[in-house]
Amino acid sequence: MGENIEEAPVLYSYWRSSCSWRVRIALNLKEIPYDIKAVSLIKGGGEQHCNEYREVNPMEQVPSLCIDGHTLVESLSIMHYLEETRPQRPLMPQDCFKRAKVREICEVISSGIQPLQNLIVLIHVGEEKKKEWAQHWITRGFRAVEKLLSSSAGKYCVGDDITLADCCLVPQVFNARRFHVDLRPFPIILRIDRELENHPAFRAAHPSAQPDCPPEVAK
Ligand SMILES: O=C(O)/C=C\C(=O)CC(=O)CC(=O)O
Repeated sequence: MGENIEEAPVLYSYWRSSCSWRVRIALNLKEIPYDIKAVSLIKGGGEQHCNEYREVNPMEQVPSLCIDGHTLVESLSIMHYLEETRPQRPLMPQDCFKRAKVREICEVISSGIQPLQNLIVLIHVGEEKKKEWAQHWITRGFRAVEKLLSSSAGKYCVGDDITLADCCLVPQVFNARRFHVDLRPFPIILRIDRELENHPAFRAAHPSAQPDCPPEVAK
């Protein structure tokens, strides 16, 4: 165990998994060095379903993070662990009301949007209907996010400091574009996404910068 603690954390990640991406942003913002173990969600029906990985993550999803001798799953739980154990560059406000606002936005995205457009759901919905399905649920959720941001946002989702809410928002905007969601009704979401697209921690976490990104996509 002592040896483990000295090792860099290992993130099980897939290049365009939005939930892996959230954790990559948080690790980068906190300047925590980490190694990536790529898990292909599509190769051979998905490496996340193999026996070995099921031992790591019983939900058979990414991300998982091995850190401090522990294996943690679920992106928000992982990010809160990082926040509590690595308080440098805080990603939660001090103020209790603002903290609640951050959690609200995180939950709308992580419970109310992303799971509905997740790979396993879209496989179930079927090739023919999946685009319309994803557009419907992302649009519905973004209406709520835009409304919440209209009272919470400063430069970023909650005030003028980057928080966990921003770590959740940016990957979800990428997914919205992937499914050709009309983003014009969401000017605050678009403004915050634009604000963060060139931030080094966000750039380094982007799918196109990942070791498992297919070369034709990475450019
Ligand atoms: O088509 C693929 O390459 C496979 C999986 C993903 O992108 C990730 C997701 O389905 C869910 C998500 O990130 O929200």
